[in-house]
Amino acid sequence: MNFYEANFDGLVGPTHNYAGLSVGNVASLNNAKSLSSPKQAAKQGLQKMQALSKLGLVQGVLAPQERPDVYTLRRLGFSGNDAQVIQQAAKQAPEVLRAVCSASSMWTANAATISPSADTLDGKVHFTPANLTNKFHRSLEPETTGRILKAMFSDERHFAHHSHLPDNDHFGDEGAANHTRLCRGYGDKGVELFVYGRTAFDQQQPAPQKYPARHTKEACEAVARLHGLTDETLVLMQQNPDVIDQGVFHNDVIAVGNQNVLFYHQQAFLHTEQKLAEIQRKFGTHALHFIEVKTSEVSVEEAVKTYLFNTQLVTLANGDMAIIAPTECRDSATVSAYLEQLTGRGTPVRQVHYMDVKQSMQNGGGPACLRLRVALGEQELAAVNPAVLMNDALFGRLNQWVDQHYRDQLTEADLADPQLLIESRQALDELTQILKLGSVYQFQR
Ligand SMILES: NCCC[C@H](NC(=O)CCC(=O)O)C(=O)O
Repeated sequence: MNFYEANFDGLVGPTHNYAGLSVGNVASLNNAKSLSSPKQAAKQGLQKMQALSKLGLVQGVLAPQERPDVYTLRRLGFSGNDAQVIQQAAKQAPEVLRAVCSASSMWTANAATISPSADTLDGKVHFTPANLTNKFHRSLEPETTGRILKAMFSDERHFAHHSHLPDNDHFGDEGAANHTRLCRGYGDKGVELFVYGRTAFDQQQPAPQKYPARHTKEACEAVARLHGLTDETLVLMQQNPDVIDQGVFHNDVIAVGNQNVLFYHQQAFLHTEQKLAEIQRKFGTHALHFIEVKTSEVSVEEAVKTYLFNTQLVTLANGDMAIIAPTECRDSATVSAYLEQLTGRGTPVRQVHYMDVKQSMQNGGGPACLRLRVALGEQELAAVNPAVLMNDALFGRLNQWVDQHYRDQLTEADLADPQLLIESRQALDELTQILKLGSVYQFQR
C-alpha cells in the first residue's frame, strides 16, 4: 500500500488584516495596523498549494472561518441586527471588533493535532482541534475547525474526531505547530514529538518571563491520551523558555521534522541531548538525521526574522527532501548561504524552493504555519472528501472565486463596514459548494 503525507493549507479568508493581536509574535506586533491585501494573501496561499501539488505532493484546502464573528459580539452584549452589532462594537470596543475579524484560521498548523493510524491504538487517524486559549481572537476557532475537519474526513471507519481540550490556559493547546512526527515511511509507526512551553500545574518548572507560553505539558499529555499513543510512540519536550522570550511563540518557528530528519536550532529545546537520545531510542536503529543549526551559524533573531525553521520539509517522489522556504530566507545572506550548503551536506535534504507568502509572514505565519499535515494510507486518502484536494481545476476555480469576492485592500476602518460581513458570507456560502462541505458555518445553520 502507498502512504502519503498530505498538506492541508488554510485558504486565507476575506477579512485578512493586520491587527497586532498576538503578543509574543514579533511580526504581528510590528505590522499592526498596516494595510493588508486579502486578495493577494489568498492568492499567495493558493500559489503555494499549487506549487506543492506540482511537486507531486498531495495537497488539500482547509476552508476559512466566518468573520467578523457576530455571534461572539452578541455574547459580549452587543445587540440589534448584524450591522448594528458591528457598528456598536466599532464604536465602543474597537479592539474587540478587530479580534473577531481576524482571518487567523489561515494558519492551519494551529488548527489541530493529528496522529496517523500507524501510531494509534485503534488504527484510526485521530484529530483534536486546538483550543488556542492563549489568544482571544484564536480561541474563537476550534468549534468551526472541528466541523470543517469532520466534513473533510467524515468516514468513521478511518477517522476519529475529538472535541478540543477544556478552554482554559491550563490546557492551552496550539495544535500541530508544537507537534512533529518522525518516522521511516509514512505508513510505519512513528515517534510523535509534543513540545510545550510550560507546566501548568507546577509553577516551579521553567517558564518564559516576558512572553506567554501558549502550550502546556498537560495539553500534550491529554492529546496523546485521546489519540491512543503509547509511551514508545511519544516524546514530550520542553521548548527553551529563553527563545519564547525572543519571539519563538510556537515550536515550528525554531524546529521542523519530517520522516528521519529533525532540523532545529541549537537553542530550541531544554535538555536537548537527553531528549534526542530518547527520540533515537524510540525511533529504533534506523538512521536518524539531527540537523542542528548553531547560534554562530544563524542567530535566534535571524531565525525569527526569516522563518528558516517555519519551512516545510517534504519528501519528493524520488525520496529526496525539499525545504519549502519563505522568500524572506532567500533575502537574508546568512540564511540563504546556510540553506545552499545544507543541500550539499549528504543529508536527505537536497532542494530548496522559495515561496512568496509575505501577506501571511507579516502576521507571523510562514509556509509551515499555513499547512496541516495528515499522513494517510491509500484507503484513507480515498476516504477524504475529494472536493478539497488541489488540482488544476480547483486551483483555477478558487482563484476565480477570490477575484470575485475578495477586496484588494483592507484597513482597520473597513472592519466596521457591515458590508464586509455580507460579502464574506456570500463568498463562504459559495465556497462550501465548491469544496462540498455542507453547512459548516453558523450563518448556514
Ligand atoms: N502559526 C502562526 C500563527 C500566527 C498567528 N498570528 C496572528 O494571529 C496575528 C493576527 C494579527 O495580529 O492580526 C498567531 O500568532 O497565532
